[in-house]
Amino acid sequence: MPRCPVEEGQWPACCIPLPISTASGFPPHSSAPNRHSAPLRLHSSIIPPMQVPGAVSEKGMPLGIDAATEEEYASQAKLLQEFSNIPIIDKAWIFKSDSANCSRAMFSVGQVNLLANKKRTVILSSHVSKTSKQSVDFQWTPFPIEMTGVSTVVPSPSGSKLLVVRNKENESPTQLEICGPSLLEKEIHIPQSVHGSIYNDKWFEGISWNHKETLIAYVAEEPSPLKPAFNDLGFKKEGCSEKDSGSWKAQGDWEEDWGETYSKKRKPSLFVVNINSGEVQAVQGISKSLSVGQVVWAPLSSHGCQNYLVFVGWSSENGPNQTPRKLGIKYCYNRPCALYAIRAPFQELKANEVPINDNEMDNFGTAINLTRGLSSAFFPRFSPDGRSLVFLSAKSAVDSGAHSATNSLHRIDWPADGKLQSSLNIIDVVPVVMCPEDGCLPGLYCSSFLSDPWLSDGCTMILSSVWGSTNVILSVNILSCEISRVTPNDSSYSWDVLALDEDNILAVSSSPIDPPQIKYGYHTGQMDQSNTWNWLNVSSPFARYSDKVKSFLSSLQFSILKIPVSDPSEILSNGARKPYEAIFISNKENKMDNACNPLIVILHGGPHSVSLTSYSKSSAFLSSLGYNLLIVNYRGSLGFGEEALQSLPGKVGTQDVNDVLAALDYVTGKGLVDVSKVAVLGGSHGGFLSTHLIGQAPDRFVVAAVRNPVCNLSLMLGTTDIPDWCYVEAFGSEGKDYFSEAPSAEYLKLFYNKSPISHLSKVKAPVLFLLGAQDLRVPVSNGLQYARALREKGVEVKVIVFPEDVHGIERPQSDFESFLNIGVWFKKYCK
Ligand SMILES: CC(=O)N[C@@H](C)C(=O)N[C@@H](C)C(=O)O
Repeated sequence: MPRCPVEEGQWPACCIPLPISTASGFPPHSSAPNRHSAPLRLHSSIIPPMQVPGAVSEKGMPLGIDAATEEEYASQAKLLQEFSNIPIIDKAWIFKSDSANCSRAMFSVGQVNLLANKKRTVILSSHVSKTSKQSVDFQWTPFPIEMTGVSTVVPSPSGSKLLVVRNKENESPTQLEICGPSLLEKEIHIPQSVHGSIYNDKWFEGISWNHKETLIAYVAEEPSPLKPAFNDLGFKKEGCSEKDSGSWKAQGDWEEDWGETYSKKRKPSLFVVNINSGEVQAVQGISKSLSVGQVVWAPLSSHGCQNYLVFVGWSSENGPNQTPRKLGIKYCYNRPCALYAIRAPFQELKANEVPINDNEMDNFGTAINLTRGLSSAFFPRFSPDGRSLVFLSAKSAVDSGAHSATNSLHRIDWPADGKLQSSLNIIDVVPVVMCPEDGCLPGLYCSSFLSDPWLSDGCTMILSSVWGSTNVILSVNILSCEISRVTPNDSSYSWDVLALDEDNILAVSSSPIDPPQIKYGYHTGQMDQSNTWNWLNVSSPFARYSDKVKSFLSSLQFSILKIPVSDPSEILSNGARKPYEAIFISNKENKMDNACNPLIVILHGGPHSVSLTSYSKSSAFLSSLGYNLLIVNYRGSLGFGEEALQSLPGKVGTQDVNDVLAALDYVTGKGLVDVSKVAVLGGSHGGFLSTHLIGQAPDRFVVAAVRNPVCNLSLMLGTTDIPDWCYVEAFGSEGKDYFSEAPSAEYLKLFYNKSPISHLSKVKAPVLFLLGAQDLRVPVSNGLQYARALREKGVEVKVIVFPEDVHGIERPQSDFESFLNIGVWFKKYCK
């Protein structure tokens, strides 16, 4: 029997093929894999998908599947590789130049390296000349620079210095490099006894240069605690943190972490490095129960002496909206958090200087909570004049318990004298939108802010936000609270702001059928006039895609469909009765016989997330295989106002299932579907929906593929990092109050009844399972239990477990193997 290929350059996933149409158990030597399991073996009837054509088994027999299937794998793998090669722009920075109308741009571009199973980042630079008001010229440097071993780069505010962070493995010191215009100026090595890796996770992450560019504040893992240690003489009193041949380290107490993707991370803590001396100090005065992130420097006070840091703190203490444990934070904006200010290290208090808070002398030196009364505050940004502190809030998510919801934007007028109090007035700039008027802002849904989001008037912020099924760029005047759409009203593409070039915008735009294109936007009228931005295409430095990909994509079309709610009952809020959306991708050419392509219904997870019209490698790949795609943003998705979003918790497994079926009816009614060839694909909550659909509507789907699906809430409850999610989605907002780590048998039954597993007996469709063995969100047991139960009743099942993958299954080879198998699985049952 062949072994799972695990050598370099091969594919590490373990396939656990479940014999087709058989009631027998797993092959005796295959087991639910985890990282401790012995190498898994493959059942002889199913061949590892990644076997290169021509490879042979231990017995000298061709390792394959039948020749036709092998051919299918080979041709789809080739196509998927073409799609995987398309580079993706990750970030960009613009630097002022000495010459007028010129600037310099630096782009961080990501590309997968399948063979090395790594994401590769390169830096590309460009000279930008605004040749006239209507044209811009980007002169690219001839070659990209690969950022091997670099975790992140952060330019200083003036653009004259660049911080390069290298987090090292194996307990080695973290390395900071400070680069000047043409050379490395300083290298600082920070041992693990000071702190661990610097966070670069896009959430706790925060790296901020001070105004003088002499200090950098940042978030890093706190140092490892001393562990109890033993030696020949017994207990070693001083403990042990380093390797010591004469003693051994015990485990010590287990500490709660922030769950999915954070299981190996120590608490995020705040540090400041002096780049001249190389000295690093931990910021004192922050409660041990706070995890910190997103630090920025506050403006200097009017007398120019005190320097404060403003940061976000997430408490792990019991409190309002809070359990006495840390719950998973990835994708969960409902964790309470607040903005805090603390005096920065490396400064002496001068004789005439007043402490941080006149009224709270005792508190001098401890962090002040600036946003008491608001359950959530994050992404702090100071306006250029230092008078306003602007931040986003996910209070709707925290207060309702939904893991993500409509955001609001707020402002605090920052005291010019630097005298801070925790009772600062919080002004609403953009409130939560409950039920948007047609064509109007549906509310804010932002996943990041630029580090410098300001236009030259100093009060207009540029940001990206979800608007229905698209991502748009908005301008927000934080003083007048006016908000306008910067990207074209009639564009169904998705846009993201990359950087500002004074009052011009560097952005990226894409669609399901158009890979990302760099855009340069300039304003044509007064700032207060909406929709007066013009957009220029920027020449791309890299071949955007091969001729093959180009020709596939140019044969496709897409549209955003408005799907009417099928049961607009009076008891629903107004927002929940409004149409929701689906993205439909199809071939431009009608087939000769007017037959439709097979259809894949694609369902996002969350459930409070959204499928956007931005380019997606996997959707483009599936479309190019000859499928139409129906990507449904069922009610509960982000981007449609708070009432529509909040209509779902308490009704998962019914309202969302009906929305998907209604969307399918809608396209079927328009003659766009061959009803005998419908597949369904979803991950996580999208997998919950997919497995519900094949159980509740077994005649409508001929095949399914699911990635880390939620199949049994009563099993998930005791194993996931977000048991609160199960309560809120199953029972609505009040589910928060029923939350318990020890659910009663009665609750377990209710959870079971709301789960796909309760409809299992009706399932007919063959199901492909793609599972991450390290997933803490929807642990592998959920998918495996359901797969085994299906197999028990004779339904065709195939399971691939990725031993090193977490919930996202994003490691390049795992992602590749997942989508290749989805392509081949669907082809087998749906062509
Ligand atoms: C909040 C959350 O993680 N929910 C999961 C059940 C889920 O659906 N996750 C989404 C974000 C996903 O797409 O993985």
